[in-house]
Amino acid sequence: MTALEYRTIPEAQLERALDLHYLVFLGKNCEDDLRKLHREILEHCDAIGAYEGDELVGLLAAHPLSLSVPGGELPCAGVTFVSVAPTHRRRGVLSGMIAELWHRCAAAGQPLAALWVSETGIYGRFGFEPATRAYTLKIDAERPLELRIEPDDRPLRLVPAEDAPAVIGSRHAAARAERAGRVARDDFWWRTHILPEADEEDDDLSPPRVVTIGDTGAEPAGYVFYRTQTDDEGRGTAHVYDLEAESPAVAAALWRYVTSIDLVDTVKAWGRPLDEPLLRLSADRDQVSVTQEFPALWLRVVDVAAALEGRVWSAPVDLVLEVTDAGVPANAGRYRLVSAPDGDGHRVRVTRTGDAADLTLGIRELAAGYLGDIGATELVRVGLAAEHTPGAAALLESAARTALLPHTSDEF
Ligand SMILES: CC(=O)SCCNC(=O)CCNC(=O)[C@H](O)C(C)(C)COP(=O)(O)OP(=O)(O)OC[C@H]1O[C@@H](n2cnc3c(N)ncnc32)[C@H](O)[C@@H]1OP(=O)(O)O
Repeated sequence: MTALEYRTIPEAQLERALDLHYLVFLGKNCEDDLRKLHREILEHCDAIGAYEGDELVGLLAAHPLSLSVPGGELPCAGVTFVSVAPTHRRRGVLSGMIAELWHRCAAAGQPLAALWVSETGIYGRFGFEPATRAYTLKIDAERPLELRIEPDDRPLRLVPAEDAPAVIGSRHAAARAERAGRVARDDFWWRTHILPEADEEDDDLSPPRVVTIGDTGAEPAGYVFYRTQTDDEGRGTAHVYDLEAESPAVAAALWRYVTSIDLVDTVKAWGRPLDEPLLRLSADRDQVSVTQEFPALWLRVVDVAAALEGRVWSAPVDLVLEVTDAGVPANAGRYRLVSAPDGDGHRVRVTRTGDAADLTLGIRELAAGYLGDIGATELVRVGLAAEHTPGAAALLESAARTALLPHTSDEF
């Protein structure tokens, strides 16, 4: 077998890369708007190709993302389009592309990588672990939504999708600053990932509908983005993908709106945070049910020291953390974290140390807790981390905690 080489796919070969992607994902070779959209997305990515001679046998693309982390944001490689030719499976092509990605992350100063999985069994071995989780909600909209608080009564306004980024971008940015795990959305991202005319997975869905709430001429106090669908019997469903509000009353008004649309019997809200306020605000819990909990964003800490120093911590911390990492051996070792107050929180200075560790955990477990989702005491309790100094896990957990749970709904 000819040795594999990993190199950037030149622009002239991006159509070949798309053909490989459609082959692998068992699709027809789209020749339409969807192919154009995929091509545009690929052009914005760093596209790594695995070549056997001149033959392209593997593709891995990475978006240059900015991901919100507690108290700030960090550069993050958003991995997508992962495809290996069916003739070259299980020969280490993906492993080779991932190793190439780690080199590129180091060169580009990206301490984090993230992805959404196609199958949950693939990416743990490369150090990825779910760092945000989400709910799918189902709301019975055949009757008025019963709420425990009074909804905000400011006017609602339908916004054309093409105008939406300019109108709701600032509200999204404010919401993003409150929760870790969220991707910065520029015009390209809004158009290609959030509000494309057609839904890639379901032809039956309407174009995106965006509704804002707030005083005329003022920045919106909230928005909801949804698509609708009618079944053969004429029953309508509204699928909510994004709803952000500056207050519970605004959220209540938007949920009330979307459940009151004529001909809509059911509202399905995908990818809601686990601390979704509606679950507390609804007066009849039979009307709003959680139908699914799923791992959303899978995170990989590519540079441990930069990631630990790049977020804000909620409590003082001074301990030695031992991290194991077979995939990026440069990460493995002991780190002393010493915090100093910074604004409302604390920043840590991280140095390598030979001192005994207070806590040992793997790179996957670091990803699971990094954005504030899983606490270190749970990792110790289930045997995925080892506490050497009593109280070390509780200390790390209280420092890593965030006011709101991390949340991601930007699928890429
Ligand atoms: C972020 C995204 O883009 S998600 C999309 C992922 N892509 C797909 O699902 C498309 C269809 N599948 C493929 O293209 C390929 O089979 C891939 C990309 C999943 C794997 O590529 P390969 O080149 O075969 O992987 P590679 O040979 O490097 O395998 C590395 C390890 O992962 C394991 N592995 C590979 N695929 C899978 C899988 N689907 N489930 C579980 N383990 C897997 C291999 O057994 C191997 O394990 P080992 O190191 O213990 O021997």
